[in-house]
Amino acid sequence: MAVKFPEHITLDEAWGILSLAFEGYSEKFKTKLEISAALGDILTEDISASRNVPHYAASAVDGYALRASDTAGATPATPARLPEGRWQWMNTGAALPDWADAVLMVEDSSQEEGELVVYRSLTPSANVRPLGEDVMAGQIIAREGEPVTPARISLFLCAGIDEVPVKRRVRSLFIPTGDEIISREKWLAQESQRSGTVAESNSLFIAASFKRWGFEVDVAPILPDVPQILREYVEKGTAEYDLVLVGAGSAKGRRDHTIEVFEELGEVLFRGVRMKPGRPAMAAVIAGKPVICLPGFPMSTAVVLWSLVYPLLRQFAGESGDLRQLVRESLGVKDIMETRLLVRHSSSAGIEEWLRMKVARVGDRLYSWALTSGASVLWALAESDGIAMLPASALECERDTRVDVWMTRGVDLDRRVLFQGSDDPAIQLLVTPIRRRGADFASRAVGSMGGLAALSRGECHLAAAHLLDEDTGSYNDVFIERFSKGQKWARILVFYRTQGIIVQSGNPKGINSFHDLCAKDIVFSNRQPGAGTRVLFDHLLKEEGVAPEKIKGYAQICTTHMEAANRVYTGLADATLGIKSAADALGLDFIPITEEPYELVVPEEYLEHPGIRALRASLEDAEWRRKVEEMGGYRWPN
Ligand SMILES: Nc1nc2c(c(=O)[nH]1)N[C@H]1C(S)=C(S)[C@@H](COP(=O)(O)OP(=O)(O)OC[C@H]3O[C@@H](n4cnc5c(N)ncnc54)[C@H](O)[C@@H]3O)O[C@H]1N2
Ligand code: MOO
Repeated sequence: MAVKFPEHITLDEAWGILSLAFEGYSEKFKTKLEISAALGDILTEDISASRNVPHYAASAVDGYALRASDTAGATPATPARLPEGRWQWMNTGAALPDWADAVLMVEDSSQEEGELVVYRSLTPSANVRPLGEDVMAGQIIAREGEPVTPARISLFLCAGIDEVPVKRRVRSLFIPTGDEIISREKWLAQESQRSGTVAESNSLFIAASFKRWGFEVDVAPILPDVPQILREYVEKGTAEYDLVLVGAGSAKGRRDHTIEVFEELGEVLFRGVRMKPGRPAMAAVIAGKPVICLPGFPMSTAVVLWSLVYPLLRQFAGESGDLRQLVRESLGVKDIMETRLLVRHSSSAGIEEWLRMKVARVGDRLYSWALTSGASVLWALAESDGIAMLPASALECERDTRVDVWMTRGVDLDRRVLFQGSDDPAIQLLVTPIRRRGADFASRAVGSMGGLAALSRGECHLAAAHLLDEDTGSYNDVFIERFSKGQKWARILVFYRTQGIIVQSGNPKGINSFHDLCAKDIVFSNRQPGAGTRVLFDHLLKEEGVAPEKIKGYAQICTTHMEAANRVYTGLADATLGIKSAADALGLDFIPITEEPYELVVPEEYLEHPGIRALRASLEDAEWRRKVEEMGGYRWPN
């Protein structure tokens, strides 16, 4: 079968095809606009004034037109006296009479018996705005490539210009599609809480991105997955707009019709780009206009927007440049940081991968790590410090692999502490008080054991642990001794917290002990090995003589208290072991089991780090303490 269009090409190939198809398209945007309507547009020619501004010699003050020579030697003590006929009253802006060459400010004069008494001597042209002082006729007052600004609009009028040649704004349309997609209003009114509905959030991202780039985009109504309707909108869109973006319908689902509509109405340029997210991106020429399909997931939409849509908009503006440079521009990249991966990352062979990164410096090592990589995860994009593009050749990126992070926000690395260890909602609440004290806090929930191990490898500034030693019944001592290998680590006991069994509200399955977890109809949600809560759970099971293999869901692992509690909340599990605050946050029932100390561990060398100092001060913060007390399940040490 003959290949109709290129498929699964690289991003550079896709951009090559797209930019070639619309080469010279920028000419279409050249037009003449009335000066106010052209605000923000780019001038396509130099503009010359057609008049002098002012077009006559004008008084710059309220006072008297006169000849400067008549004021020679005048001072308050020795004023000059001018008879009538040698001076004339002037308002500011009035035209100077031919015979006069200066204007005396009214404050520097008085009148006595028809004479003007002059207390100041003037030089010729004093207080006079000469002809063309502002702008001379024929002078270039704005140049090709410059934007039309408020100052230029008023200048143009004064200089006698009513219309200017500009590149008019690109008219773009985004068409969201999908039977499951619901409008902002319906979403917020919770009209539809049925599972399977998704808020139409992509148009907000697209419109905000366009605005940030200085462009505009119209948004069509949400279309159902009906090819006939999409066809109508694409036809209308390409008739009225310069660029049409179609949301979703790019993959292989039964309701994905975008490709057939593109094929019917025009010429498909490519389908599928070897990158992730954004893989099913495609583009077509329909009625001579570019039509780009943005795969539906938010991050997939974002990636295609940055890597194909923005560069195309720049090309429309008559600009060109290296694709990666344009992508960085679209992201608003401020800086590129050479970092080392803190955690290994498995990438797909032959596919360029976009990662949302966090960065931190520990000692002299600049680390970065990828946040959740799912294409549907918006939080990771909002939370990230920057973007890394792993090349297609990257496969298993081990810890310490060099990765360039394109920083999309400024981060003061000297004041950011990196926390790794046991997760706790109260610790997450410390970020704001720490920031109010001028420092910053980045965290990774890796469990108590993971945190101490990271600390011993020099991969964080502080860890948190609540690790029970089964032999001695003591917390943390043995583990800190083992991991610190003789380094001096300070310990800060933050609070005691209550651990217990978290069950659904009203405890419908009557769970009251660990033995109850073995019942057939009970699904448990566990924590990862190395988490303090997991160590505690395994210890308690042993103590109670409950075999782990009897518990359904024992192998189902969550990495935070909130994640585990959320599985109970949504009914995916009936119980988990966790802290009271997690149960309270979701209105779940809680059966208290034991109380444990929660300690922060900081190598002494970091005690004076600005971030650690802010953290220690924040532990005394009254507002934070009140919030922790409100959460419940915490007790302050005496
Ligand atoms: N069998 C295959 N399935 C999928 C493939 C594939 O190659 N073979 N590719 C996957 C990839 S990768 C992506 S990306 C998605 C692309 O999906 P579509 O472009 O077809 O979009 P939908 O399936 O309609 O939606 C995906 C997802 O995004 C949500 N969405 C859609 N529009 C919006 C919007 N305006 N605002 C917010 N969210 C939106 C939608 O509800 C879905 O959750 O396909 C994979 N599948
Ligand atoms: O390639 Mo898709 O855009 O990962 O989710």
